[in-house]
Amino acid sequence: MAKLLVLNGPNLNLLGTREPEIYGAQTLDQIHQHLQQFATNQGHQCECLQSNREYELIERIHAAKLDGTAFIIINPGALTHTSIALRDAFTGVGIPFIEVHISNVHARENFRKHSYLADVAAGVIAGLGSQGYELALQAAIKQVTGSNE
Ligand SMILES: O=C1C[C@@](O)(C(=O)O)C[C@@H](O)[C@@H]1O
Repeated sequence: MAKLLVLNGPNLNLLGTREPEIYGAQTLDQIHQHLQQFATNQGHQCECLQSNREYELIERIHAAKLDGTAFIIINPGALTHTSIALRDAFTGVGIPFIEVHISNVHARENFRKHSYLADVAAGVIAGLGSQGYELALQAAIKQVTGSNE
């Protein structure tokens, strides 16, 4: 059994009502429930956390080093484009992670094209809607266990 962690950053608690033409109609609760079911079905544990506070995400990443988390999936929201501190948290703990974006950040405003995390991530998924989280989880399970059943 692998311990997996899904983190969502600022404003992603608004999914479902936030610019649905860009971010879709699914709520974050629905996405989290689906991911937890997906992980459980394969015998793994998946914790999901959303926070609008940068420090809370950083503290959870630090704690992940101590609680045996094998892999992190993160949609950092706008912190993607601003947060050296989040990048340093990941390089500090050395836990592999995948960066997920619901929208195709490369087809939007210029300021969304740069990520402070992408070059230290195991991979990046953008533009595939909420399915991106599931694909990331599938890849994480494969990397951690060597199988995706
Ligand atoms: O909050 C978000 C959501 C986002 O990370 C996405 O999932 O497409 C893209 C970011 O640019 C934006 O600030």
